Order: sequence, then C-alpha cells, then structure tokens
Amino acid sequence: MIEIQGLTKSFGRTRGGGARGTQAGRGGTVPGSAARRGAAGGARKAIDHVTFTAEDGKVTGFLGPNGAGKSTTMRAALGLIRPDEGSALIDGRPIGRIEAPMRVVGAVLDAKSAHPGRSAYAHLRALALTNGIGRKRVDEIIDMTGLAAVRQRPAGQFSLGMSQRLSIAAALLGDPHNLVLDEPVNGLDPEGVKWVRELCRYYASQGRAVLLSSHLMSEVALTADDLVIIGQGRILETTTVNAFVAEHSRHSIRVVTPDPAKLYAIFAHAAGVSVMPAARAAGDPAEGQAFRIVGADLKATADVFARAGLVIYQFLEERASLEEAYMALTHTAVEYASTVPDGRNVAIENRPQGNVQNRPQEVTR
Ligand SMILES: Nc1ncnc2c1ncn2[C@@H]1O[C@H](COP(=O)(O)OP(=O)(O)OP(=O)(O)O)[C@@H](O)[C@H]1O
Repeated sequence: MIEIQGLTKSFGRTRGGGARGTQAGRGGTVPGSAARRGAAGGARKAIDHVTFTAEDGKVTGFLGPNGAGKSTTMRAALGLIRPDEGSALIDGRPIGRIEAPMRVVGAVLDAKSAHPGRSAYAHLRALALTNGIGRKRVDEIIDMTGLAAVRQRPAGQFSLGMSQRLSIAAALLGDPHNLVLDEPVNGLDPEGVKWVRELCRYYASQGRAVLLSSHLMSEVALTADDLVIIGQGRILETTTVNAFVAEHSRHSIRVVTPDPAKLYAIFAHAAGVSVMPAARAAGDPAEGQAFRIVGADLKATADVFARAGLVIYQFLEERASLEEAYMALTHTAVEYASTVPDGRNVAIENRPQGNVQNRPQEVTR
C-alpha cells in the first residue's frame, strides 16, 4: 500500500533565495516552471498537499495533464526528491526506512535510466547484485519483459519502447509488493501497451498495489480500479473508474430540425430537460438546425415528437466520452496549451466549459 499524505513541493527560489530541487533525468530547464511561479517570481508549488492512497489489490490510475505534478508526487513518494511538506509511506514505512527497497517497491520513472554503454543483461545483473537478487531472477525477468533477443545489446541503442521494457524489467526484478509506474506505456507498441495493462492487472490480482500515472483517460479507464485526478499540483478528484464512468456516461440526444420554435415549445415546461443549439457536424443533413437535448428519455422524446408532428432530419443518441469528461475536469488546470496551424488554442478551445453535456460539439458520436 502506498499512502501519500499532504505532499507539497516547490521548485525554484526558496525562502533563502537558493535554487531547490533536481533536474536529474530532465536534461535542463523545465519549460513550465516559469509559468507556475507567483507574480513576484518566487517558487510555485509543483504539488500542493497531495493526499491519496494506492490500495493493495488495486491499480490506482494517477491521471493529469502534462506538468500536473504526477512525476513530482511519485518521485517524492520514492524519496528521490525531498518534499517541503507531507510524507509518503510504503507498506507503512517511509522509503528511507525500508531495508531492501527493490523487494518492497519497483518503479518506472525514466525510460532512459540505464547506462547507454551497458547491455540490458549487465544493467539488470548489476541491479540484482547490489540488491541480493540471484542470477536466475535476471534471466526470468529478461524473458518476461521480451528482452531476450536484445539482452546483450547496449541500452544506448534501444528504441524508446525497448528502453521502457528495460525500465519495467528493473522495476519487477525484486518481485516487489508495490509498483510505481510513471507513464509506463510511453513508446510501447500496441502489443507492449496490452502487456503493461495485463501486467498491472496481474500484480493487483495478487494483492499488490500498483500506482500507474498517465495523461490518457482511455488508458487508465482500461487498466485501473481507483482514479486520482491531479491538475496544477492539486488533487481534483479521487474516485473509482466505475464511479467516473457512471457519472459521465449520461446521454444526450442530437436532433436536426427545420422547426426550432416547435422544438423549444415541446420542452418549454419539461423540468430537468434542456435544449441547446449544437454546432453543425460533417455529415449533417443540408437543411435544418442542430440541437442537443439533455435530460430527456430517448423513447419518450421520439413519442412526443411524433405526437407533436415535429419534422426532424436527424435523431441520434450521444454519449460523452470519458476522455472529454476528464478534459472538462482538468481544462482549467492545463499547464501546456498547444495550438493548431490556424492559431487556435487547442488546450482551451477543445475543452468543454463545465458540464460536458452542455458542450454539444465536444460529445462523440
Ligand atoms: N526538477 C524540477 N525543477 C523545476 N521544476 C520542476 C522540476 N520537476 C518538475 N517541475 C515542475 O513541476 C511541475 C510538475 O511537473 P511534473 O513533472 O511532476 O508533472 P507531470 O504531471 O509528471 O507532467 P508530465 O505528464 O508532463 O510528465 C511542472 O510545472 C514542472 O515544470
């Protein structure tokens, strides 16, 4: 079990004026750090009182946009950076007080962590030797992670996907009770992604705790039981995947009609039902205007249209995708906004404002 309690960490200028934190594994200046600083130019919190538990027997999806604070939380929990406040316990103990850490927690934090001149086998063998793990386990792990064909090749010649497998191999080496995986599917091919998914499920089924970070809701929804969503260093929601799906899979009805006045009149006094204009979509009928109806039953709506004699050119049931619901939750907490070639701001414009049901153009069909 991984218990994270009030972890807070600022990078940049400290009270004493000196630089704090480490750039290890990041290769220099972190682009978003300036944007997260206060107006006075002082340190901003990369994570701010982050609290949650990754339970035994479960995969906990740790979800957030780029720069949200996932890696910082994981690194602080693993004792790789010192938090300003808060603590983390792994199986009831801080990492510094665990005698054989590789047997308690395995971590994938950086795909390119192996020495580039060292072969996959030599890398794993060195880790095993320093942690009292036998040669047999190294061979086992090499087979399990699909590295057998490249075991003697220097890690520096590995593709991102193979490097990711090597990181996963190192994490599994000590057969740990807890796994901390920071975006482990980055660079993996579909077969590799499926393998990581099954690995997480297998570890959880054995009563172990798996903390899995991702910025993709679709990935987490397929793998995780519990869900922790972070944005700009703060926990936005702690829930379960099932609860999130149930909450965000409410349907709406998309209608194209030449008679908007009659459509509005039909629902004028219907409590809990809202009718909103919707953006036209590719494939819409040439005539008529598009609307989205939220809060109405599909069959009852069809009946009422028939009785009222409303002409409709299109009648579709739609459901918001989980990814959209997640973006609706985190859209104000996006650290790195991107643009498309015509200059529109993707991170803002593609995200629903508030309830995903009220943003017709963002609901999938
Ligand atoms: N060593 C560091 N020095 C300065 N700022 C840092 C450092 N590490 C992280 N940050 C900043 O802290 C914030 C959180 O970063 P973090 O890497 O934890 O986010 P993340 O959710 O893991 O993002 P990503 O999905 O892009 O990996 C960001 O604003 C980042 O720029």
